[in-house]
Amino acid sequence: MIPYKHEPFTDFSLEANYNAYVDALKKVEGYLGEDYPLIIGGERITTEDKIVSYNPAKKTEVIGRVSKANQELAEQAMQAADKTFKTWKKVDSAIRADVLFKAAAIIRRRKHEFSALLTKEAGKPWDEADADTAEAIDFLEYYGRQMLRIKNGQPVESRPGEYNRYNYIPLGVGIVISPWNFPFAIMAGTTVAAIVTGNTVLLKPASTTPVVAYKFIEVLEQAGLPAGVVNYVPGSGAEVGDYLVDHPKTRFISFTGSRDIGLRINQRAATHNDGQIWIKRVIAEMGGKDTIIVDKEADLELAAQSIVKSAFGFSGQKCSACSRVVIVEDVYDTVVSRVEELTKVLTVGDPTDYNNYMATVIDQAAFDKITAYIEIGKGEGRLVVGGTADDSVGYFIQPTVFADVAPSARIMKEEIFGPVVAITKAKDFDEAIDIANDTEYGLTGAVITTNRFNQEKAREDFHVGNLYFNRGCTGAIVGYQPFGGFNMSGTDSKAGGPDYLQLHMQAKTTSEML
Ligand SMILES: NC(=O)c1ccc[n+]([C@@H]2O[C@H](COP(=O)([O-])OP(=O)(O)OC[C@H]3O[C@@H](n4cnc5c(N)ncnc54)[C@H](O)[C@@H]3O)[C@@H](O)[C@H]2O)c1
Ligand SMILES: N[C@@H](CCC=O)C(=O)O
Repeated sequence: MIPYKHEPFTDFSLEANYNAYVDALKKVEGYLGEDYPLIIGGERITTEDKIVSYNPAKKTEVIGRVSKANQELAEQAMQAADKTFKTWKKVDSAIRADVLFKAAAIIRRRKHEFSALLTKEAGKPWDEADADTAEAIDFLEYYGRQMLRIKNGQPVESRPGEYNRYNYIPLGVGIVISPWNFPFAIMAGTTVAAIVTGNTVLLKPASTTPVVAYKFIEVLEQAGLPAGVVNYVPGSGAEVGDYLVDHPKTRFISFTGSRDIGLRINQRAATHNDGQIWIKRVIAEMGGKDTIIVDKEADLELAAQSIVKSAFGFSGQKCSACSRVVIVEDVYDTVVSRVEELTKVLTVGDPTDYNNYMATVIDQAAFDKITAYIEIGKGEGRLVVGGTADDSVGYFIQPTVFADVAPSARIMKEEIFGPVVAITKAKDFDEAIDIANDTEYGLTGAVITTNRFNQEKAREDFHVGNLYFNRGCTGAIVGYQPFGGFNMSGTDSKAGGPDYLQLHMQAKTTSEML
């Protein structure tokens, strides 16, 4: 087994890579508009009722028409997953890990095709789509290896005449509920963490990006995953989501998405229902309001570059995105004006064109919400750049910067989840930390400083799950920067980290007298 190393990103300045992506886009365009069934116990089930997935950059273009589960089908999927658990939990964990390694190899061979599908279905520019696919591969390679590492449990002490063991066993049926913003990496990572540990899964992908999830299940099948281990049940959150969260046979829920839905799931999962013999476990990774702090002793060009990249990569639709900036007053004007220059030259347009840095937001609801926040921002700060939007063809919003915003303003406090960043001034570094911490979230943060004392202060006092120094606050790599946040950002599960798989297992102690 070669040691884990993260999947390299593609250099599209090389002609061969560029051409390969163009070909992949053509391939994906060749299968747009197809129908996709549910997969329950390995059986393909087609329903009349469909979720239609559209291209957010060309809103009349249909990516796929996906069968939609109702409660009856969700129940059927639960029965299939429950039955399959009895056999899957007994499969050697090394064999389960092999399925992940094989799936990674298949995806690596079809890497640009998957990324091109993300470009079309989620509106991801090439580099962002490539990073999403690379992260999906990383999760497969990393969790496969992690399972091999923990498959025999952990060492414990034994007294003379005694043989003690400490092993991990699976939990049962898990409900995996994934978001649209990392429709491949997070969907795949949360699914395979659950199955490599011996559980079976009902996967409910986000309704805006169900096609990439279907393609992933096909890969798992090709990699040898038995029928019924992962059941593909796209459906309405309110109908199917609530039903499955409430179900007495649900053993755990692995959710990634917004704060409000995460809290709803947590609350419902805590309720004991008839026939339920366990306390459901909830992994909930939720929103963020992530801050970059710029100290007065800092590389100011690096600061401006980091802010712009973290705020506008994938149109700011990352839980890790920089949506607030706190700059120490001595360097405030210099950094704001450089952020303005860098933002003004960003290109916005169809993501199939490699020259566009930014594309759309995901759908009409997101467009309406973000543009409403831009209007709020106009009353709360000074509009430096952007502020306009156009949804005639796709959901395009210009990268938008507000300066001179009060720390208490709504655009400094609430998750906007779009290409909007609010900047405020602090009198010194201590105040900058206080402002950064003054949010209910605690996901990512970055500090740009050359002052070692201040860096160490932030390491201790800046209360976020992922803290970065002298770089942006997005782009955690599986196995390198385990990812998850504090407070209302969730349960700090640290996806892509050494403790993640254990969240899907329970430890069993056995003690034998010799
Ligand atoms: N912390 C992280 O690791 C992380 C990663 C990615 C995204 N996010 C967050 O996700 C949000 C964006 O994603 P989104 O818009 O898809 O979030 P969302 O909460 O609207 O939806 C997430 C998933 O929950 C489902 N859902 C909706 N209602 C449900 C219900 N009642 N029961 C069960 N499931 C239900 C949705 O269909 C979707 O599959 C942002 O807040 C972002 O910060 C967090
Ligand atoms: N893990 C990603 C963010 C995932 C949430 O949207 C990052 O580190 O940027």
